[in-house]
Amino acid sequence: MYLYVIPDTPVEVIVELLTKAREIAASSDTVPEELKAHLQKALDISRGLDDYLAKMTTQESEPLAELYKKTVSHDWDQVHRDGHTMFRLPKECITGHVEGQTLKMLVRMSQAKKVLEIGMFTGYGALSMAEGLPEDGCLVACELEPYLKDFAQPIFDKSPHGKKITVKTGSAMDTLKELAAAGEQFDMVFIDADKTNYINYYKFIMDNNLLKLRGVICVDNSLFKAKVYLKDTADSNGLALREFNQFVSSDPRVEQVSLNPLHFNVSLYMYSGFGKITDDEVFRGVQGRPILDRMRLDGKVAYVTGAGQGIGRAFAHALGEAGAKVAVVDLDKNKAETVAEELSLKGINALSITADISKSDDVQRMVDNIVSKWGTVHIACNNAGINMNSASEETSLEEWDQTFNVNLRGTFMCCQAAGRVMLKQGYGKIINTASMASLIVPHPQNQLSYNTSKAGVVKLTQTLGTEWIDRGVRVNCISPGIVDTPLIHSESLRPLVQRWLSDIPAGRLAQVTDLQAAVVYLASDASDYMTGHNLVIEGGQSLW
Ligand SMILES: C[S@@+](CC[C@H](N)C(=O)[O-])C[C@H]1O[C@@H](n2cnc3c(N)ncnc32)[C@H](O)[C@@H]1O
Repeated sequence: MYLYVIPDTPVEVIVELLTKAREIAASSDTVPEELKAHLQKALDISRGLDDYLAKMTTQESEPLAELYKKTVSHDWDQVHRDGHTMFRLPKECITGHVEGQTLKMLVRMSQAKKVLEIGMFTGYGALSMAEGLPEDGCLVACELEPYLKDFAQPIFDKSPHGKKITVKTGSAMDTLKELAAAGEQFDMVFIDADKTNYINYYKFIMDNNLLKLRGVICVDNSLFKAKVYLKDTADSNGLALREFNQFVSSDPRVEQVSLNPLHFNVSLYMYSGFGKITDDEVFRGVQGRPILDRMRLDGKVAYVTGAGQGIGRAFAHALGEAGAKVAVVDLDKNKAETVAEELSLKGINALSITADISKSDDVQRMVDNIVSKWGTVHIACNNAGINMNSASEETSLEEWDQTFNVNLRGTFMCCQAAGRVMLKQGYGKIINTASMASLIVPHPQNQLSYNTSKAGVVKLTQTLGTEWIDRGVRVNCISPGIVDTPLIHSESLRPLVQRWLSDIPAGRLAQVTDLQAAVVYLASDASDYMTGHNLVIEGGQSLW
């Protein structure tokens, strides 16, 4: 059964006209049966549309259903006669099911956090949009009539989303001025109040930066019974909306779409900022990606050697948190597996590999494993290293060789094995862990082999960084200062901590977390112009 509604949308007007035409045709003997059948078909099609859309749309929540029922069963004429509302408000004012769910989905899709509604009535649209907002989202609803705020509030209070809504009663324009003065900005604005003021609301919002860049304005009933395009339109609302649509469609600041046919007609305008700004990559972000997005590593394959503990573990977590798949490589099988499990628990795609990077076979197996599992390597984090202390005159060749085999020869072998894959694909990021010891001679401990090997890592990085950059492979290194890892808590080193602290302007040792952003930056596209660089993170120690 088709329920009569006051025709508002073009489809509803068509239904009304076709119904009349069919009645006239039915009572006439001269109208051909074929014309009557066509009229009936056209009526079925237009009349069935709104019902069908409603059936195909997600059901409303309990509080929305209650609000709808309470609104349509209320005697609004009496409310007006009693002087509670300035104007006679027809119950058809309400947005209703399909429009409400559409608004809710628009809020979700645009990831809006702050929404402004102009014209709340009994709050159906407000509560629908609030349901689409995140927990910390908020919606400001402007409504002329305090009576309507009191009407809606008890149902807002029943909904878990009602607390996101703040109702401002009084003239919407006054509220807009108040919001602009407070520097408020919204991700989405829904205009659904007095039609003759649409243009004023729109202009005020756009001229006073109430809408965020890429924010969306939705306008209800922008086709107004088709009067915006019918030539014989004489009523003030139709003419006002025609002028409004004309103005917005030629406003270069926004991109616009009209959603029609729908039970309601909504137009959407996205603020593109055109005309006001220098529309370049600084403004828009490189390839439209703002800076933090450009540091994301989604879809990238990374490995970290020495990732079973300390700096390597922190690097593995950081790369994974930024979106990369991470192979956790360590000499110690248990440690590699434990860190890989940690990553998996955080939802990071991880793999553990046991390898001694001072052995060429192990290095090649490590890279082959990763390529066979994930298809390639984009980010190679060559971090494994060892440090032994001895007075130089007593340093054995074994100590020297062992240190160099891991720190320099091992790093070179990793760079070469990963580099071959990267050069082939024309893209790669290699990040070696060097040390502040490449710049200064840390003291009082004696660590000739370590210092020299790490200076070698810097030169290796510089050389590869310049040799491979034109084939898409960037090689950089990070030089940490003294990092608070299990290594320095050994019996022999612990007494030196106080001495070191007096050499560090920052007044503390580095934490592994101090290094995490650097590895993500060097692994990301944001650092593409950086190569052969030694990024020193030592709390200022090398400057004293
Ligand atoms: C079409 S109804 C809004 C329907 C509502 N968005 C919903 O979701 O059901 C229009 C509302 O705008 C309010 N209104 C009209 N003129 C206004 C003004 N100048 N300032 C604030 N509200 C106004 C009316 O009181 C009415 O409640």
